Amino acid sequence: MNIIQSNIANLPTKHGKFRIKAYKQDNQEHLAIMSENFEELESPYVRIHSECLTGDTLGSLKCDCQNQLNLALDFISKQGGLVIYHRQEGRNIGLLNKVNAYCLQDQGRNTIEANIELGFGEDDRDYSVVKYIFNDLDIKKIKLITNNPKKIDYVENLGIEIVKRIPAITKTNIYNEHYLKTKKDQMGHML
Ligand SMILES: Nc1nc2c(ncn2[C@@H]2O[C@H](COP(=O)(O)OP(=O)(O)OP(=O)(O)O)[C@@H](O)[C@H]2O)c(=O)[nH]1
Ligand SMILES: [Zn+2]
Repeated sequence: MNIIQSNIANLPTKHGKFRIKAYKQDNQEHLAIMSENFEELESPYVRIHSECLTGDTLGSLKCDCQNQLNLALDFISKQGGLVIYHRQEGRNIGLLNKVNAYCLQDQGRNTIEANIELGFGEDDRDYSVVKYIFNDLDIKKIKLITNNPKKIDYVENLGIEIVKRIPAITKTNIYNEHYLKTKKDQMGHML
């Protein structure tokens, strides 16, 4: 695995003050966003947030991503920890394919059916760079902020101990109700 690392820089945000470090793996550039007290923590709170440009940046109501990201940044700036901004857009099918998946969803497919119809798996994410970041930042034990049981398995399989799970549940709206129901009923999310 060929990964290039940046230096660490300060990043004041409206959620609080953080420090950031970038990791470039092939054509994907990921971020570790650390609270100021990060080095002192034995088991930091961690959110592994998968990129969702439509949600995180544009405020799309079709998913819960932007609310989850805001929740995680607020929580971690207060409690201490790390947000890994994992640039695997659309569960790693990429932005163009996600837009095609959204078009199929406009025609009635659910989030899983749309991915399958386009020739992808329901979730094509790969966590190898996450393992690299945990090693680089010397993290062995965490409190993970997630609703996704598969993410818990992936992280445990990286050799990381999860001492606690913190739910990342946010308010639903009429546009994401069906999506969240599919995540709950068919992908096992603890919603
Ligand atoms: N392919 C595809 N990707 C989507 C869709 N909606 C959201 N995503 C992507 O899904 C990823 C977020 O995954 P989620 O299932 O919301 O949550 P999670 O990361 O598995 O679990 P949590 O830790 O609980 O948030 C982001 O990369 C989004 O871009 C969709 O309908 N199709
Ligand atoms: Zn989203």
